[in-house]
Parts: sequence; structure tokens; C-alpha cells
Amino acid sequence: MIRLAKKYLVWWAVVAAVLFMVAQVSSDLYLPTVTSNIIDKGVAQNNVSYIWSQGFKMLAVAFVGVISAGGNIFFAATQSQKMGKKIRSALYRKIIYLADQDLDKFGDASLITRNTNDVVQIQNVMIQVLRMMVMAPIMLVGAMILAFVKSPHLTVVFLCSLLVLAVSVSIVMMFAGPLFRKLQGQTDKLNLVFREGLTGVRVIRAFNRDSYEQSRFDKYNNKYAKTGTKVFMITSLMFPLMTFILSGTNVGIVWFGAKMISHNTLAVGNLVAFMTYATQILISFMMLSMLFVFIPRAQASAARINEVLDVKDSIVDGENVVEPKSSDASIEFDHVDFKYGDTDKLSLSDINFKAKSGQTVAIIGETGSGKSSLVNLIPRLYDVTNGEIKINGTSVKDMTQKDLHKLISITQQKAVLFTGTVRENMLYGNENATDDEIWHALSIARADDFVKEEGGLDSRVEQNGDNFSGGQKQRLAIARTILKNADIYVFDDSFSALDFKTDALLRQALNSDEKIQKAITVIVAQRISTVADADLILVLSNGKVVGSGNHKELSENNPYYRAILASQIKEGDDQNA
Ligand SMILES: Nc1ncnc2c1ncn2[C@@H]1O[C@H](COP(=O)(O)OP(=O)(O)OP(=O)(O)O)[C@@H](O)[C@H]1O
Repeated sequence: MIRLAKKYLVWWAVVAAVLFMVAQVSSDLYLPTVTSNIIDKGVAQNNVSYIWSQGFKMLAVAFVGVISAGGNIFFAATQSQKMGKKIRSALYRKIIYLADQDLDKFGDASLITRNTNDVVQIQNVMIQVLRMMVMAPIMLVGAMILAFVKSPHLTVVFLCSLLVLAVSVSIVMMFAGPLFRKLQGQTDKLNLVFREGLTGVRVIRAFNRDSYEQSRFDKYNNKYAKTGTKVFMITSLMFPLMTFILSGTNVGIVWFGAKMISHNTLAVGNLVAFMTYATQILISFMMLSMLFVFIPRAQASAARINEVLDVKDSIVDGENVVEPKSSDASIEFDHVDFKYGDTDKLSLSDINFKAKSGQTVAIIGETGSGKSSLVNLIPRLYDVTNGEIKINGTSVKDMTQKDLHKLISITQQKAVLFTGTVRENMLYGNENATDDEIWHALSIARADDFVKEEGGLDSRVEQNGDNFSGGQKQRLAIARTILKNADIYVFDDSFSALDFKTDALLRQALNSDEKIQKAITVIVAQRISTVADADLILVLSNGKVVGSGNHKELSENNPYYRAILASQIKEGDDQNA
């Protein structure tokens, strides 16, 4: 947490918070002495003018206390909130730029908890640190010295109380500390199940698994509630315990103090002041103990945040990057092997192919054969395990990721749309595009008709594009891809959600577009009809290329391609029957 504080707190604002707190504590410590003076020198000696002058002094000191408290609260609150804001922003920036394989290590739910709940823990503790952590030690030491000056004998009473309090607080902390850490882990689990339930709500209903999912959620919810209850009960016990010890201390002070007054060894005013100091001492001690309960919890949160911030991006720009050539588009896979993270199995092995400007490469193969893995290597979403990928003659590792991404426009298998308008979503592809260019891209993607029906480019896109059908979402994503000026257009199974007729019309429009004609198009598909026109078709099976050529060559010679063809002709017959 110290590391985060050093990085995200502004030093002069922290100094200002400390100075204001010192002023507030000084005023709090001085007030009992003024009270004692009023009683002993004013009331006892019937000196009205002294009472008035000390009364005004008291008000002035109290006023300084209020102003100082205000100053401290202002700096403590703004600094802790700003620190939270900066951490959230840093986490988001990190997450946005991290490679998929690095993000996979944390999981979405945990990243969301870290960016919300964990940051709030740190924020809350930071405001306490900037207030109590400064106030408590000064108040504790100051009040102890002043109490000792008022009466060294009575000091023994609160020293005993302090000992009792220390033992009680240690016991509470011993139980509460581990529980706080447990609670944080359980928050992660709860968010994970909740998120899975939310994203899979339709599947849950369709499979009648509502009660199963409900009981799974309840299991984690119960665990969380149980730990939360324990934590709350234990920490809440601190307050009545403290009131009890405080009352005991006051009884002790009054008991011994009264005896000392009767023996004329203590003035009444000093007894009153002493009682106030004793209360201040015990409260300061209590504050410090509470902080030591909360700090480990925030410490656990800080560790979870640092874990994300410290992740080394496994895909970084090389040191000797060059600017990619933008003349003739080309793509080359040279003996490429690829496996995910620490897995042993290669998802792709020995992939070789070349394509140049104006060509279409299609990739076909059974589920899990490695089609998406292959196309994800082109924009370097993952790095190859062996071999090399060259775009326009330059290795993807020898150009910056920014330059590389400028050359490629991709539609992922799962269409992703952002909340906003259709226009805003389209401009993701090309922020300078005119309305005419957007409509042109929409018409190639066969999306213009339904966008017009919805109300044009300003029509709303709800969260996840949920106000559009699966096929409509795909078409909007395809239009966004087309709108970008790129050398390589990649469509990862983007036509699967379209009916045969729309699929055919879309590809026809795509092939006749001037911009696309000059580029390389890479299409991943399941249907032979989608890939039949391609210049080069790669047939994948188990991560290996088991056939390559055009439709005519493959349908004559390749058993894998012929098997896919046969199954789809049979499927077509079945559908026609
Ligand atoms: N993030 C990942 N981590 C580990 N293994 C993965 C990951 N994504 C895919 N795989 C594995 O890699 C192999 C190829 O998956 P890939 O998604 O590339 O296949 P695909 O041909 O695109 O399948 P589909 O047609 O179902 O989309 C599969 O065995 C899969 O289990």
C-alpha cells in the first residue's frame, strides 16, 4: 500500500493534511487545561472576569480546532478519492493494453472486483490514515504527558486500563484480521458466480437450471454472509468493550481523585481535565487499534491491485522496430507453431502459406481445429511459439503493435458492439469516415436496411448490442471492419450467423468493392459455400493444415475437404427434403 500511496498521493497535500491535524489535536489537548483553569482559578475563587476571559479563549481554541479539522478532512478526502481515481485509471489502462494470455490469468470477475471493491478498501483506509493515523499518536503522547503533569499518581489508573484495552484489542485483531482477508477472496467468488449467471441467463433458463444456479449462488452468498457477520460482530464488539473500559477508568479516576481532593493533593479542575485526557488517551489507542485491523485488509487489496499493475505484458514492441511497408499487401506464415500459455499441446503446428494483395484466403475445418487461433496470430493478439509471420514483408514482431493494427481490420467470432449510437460504433473502424462512407460500408454488410428502419445512424445500440439480433450484430461488426482502411481484412466466422442468401449477397458486394479488391481478405468459415470462391483454401484439422488449394483442386483431391463437402451436400438435401 505504501507503494501505491507514494505513487498516487500528492506530497504537499499530505503535508497540509498532517499540519491541519496537528493544529486540531493541539486545540483538543489544550481545551481540558482551559476547563481546569476555569474551575480552579475562576469558579473556586469566584473570579468572574477570569471565567469570561478563559471562556473566550476556550471558544477561540475550539474554533481553531473546527477550522483545522475542516482543512484536514478536505485534504484527506480529496487525496484518498483522487488516489482511488488514479488507481482505477491505471488498472483500466493496464487491462486495455494487456495481451489476452495475460488477462486470462486473472479472469474477468476478479479484475472487476480489483477495480471496484479493492480500490474502495484502499480509499477508505487512506482517508482514515490521513486522519486517525496522524491524530491518534499525537493525541496519545500529548494527552499522556499532560495527564502526567496534572497528576502523576492518577496516571497509574489509566495505565492499567490501557493494558486491559491492549489485551482486548489484540484478541479482537487476532480473529478479525484473517477474516477480513477471507472476505476479500469470497467477494471474488461471489462476483464470478454472479457474472456467470448474468451472462448465461438464457442458457440457465433454457436448460431449466434456475434452481441449480440459484443454489450455487446461495452457497457462495451464504459463505460471504457468514464471514461478514463474524467480522461485523467482532469489530462491533470493540465499541461496547471500549465504553466499558472507559467507564471503569473514569470510576477509578473519580474514586482515587476524590480521595486526593479530600487530602488537598489534587484540585477539582485538574481531576476534570485528567478525566478528559484519560478519555482522549483511550480513544486514541482505540483508533490506532482499529487502523491496525483495517490496514491488513487494505494491504490485501493493495497486493491484489499491484499484482495486476506489475504484470509484464507478454506481447511488447521490439527494440528495433521498423515502419511497415504500405505498398503491396502480403501475408506469410512461415513454419508457424502455436500453443496457449503453459499448455503442452500445440494448437497450431507447422502452418505455411502466402497471400498477396487482391487474394482471398479461406480457412475451414472442424470445431476446435485452430481456425480462430490462426487468425488471432495475424494482429499479434498472441505470439507464435515457433516460426514467423510476415505482413507486407516485415515480421509482425519487427513493427509496433500500433502500426500492425493499422494494417489489419478484423471482425471477431463473437460480434462486439459498444453502448452508444450506430454511428459511434462505426467510427471505431475509421474516426474520420463521412456518413456516406458509413452507409456504403453498411450496404456492403447488408446492414443498411435494418439501420434505416431503426432510425438511421443515430439509432441507439444498447449494452452488448442487445437490441439487435445475432445476425444484425454480425453485420454491423462486418460494416465496421470494412469501414477501416486496411491492407488485410479478417472475418473470423463472421458469416455464420447470416442466412445463406445474405451470406452470398454480402460476399458478392465485398468482392466488388474497390478497397477490398486491393487488399487481402482472410475468411474463417464452416460452410463450403462461403469459402468456394477463395483463391486459397486451408483445411485445418487438429491444428495442422491437411489440405490447401482452391475449391476445384480440393474437391477433386482432398479427402478432408471432400468429407466436409459431402456432409454439407447431405445436410442441404436433408434441409430441402
Ligand atoms: N484461450 C485458450 N486457452 C487455451 N486453449 C485454447 C484457448 N482458446 C482455444 N484453445 C484451444 O485451442 C484449440 C483451437 O481452438 P480455436 O478456437 O482456434 O478453434 P476453432 O477452429 O476456431 O474452433 P471453432 O470453430 O469452434 O471456433 C482448441 O483445442 C481449444 O481448446
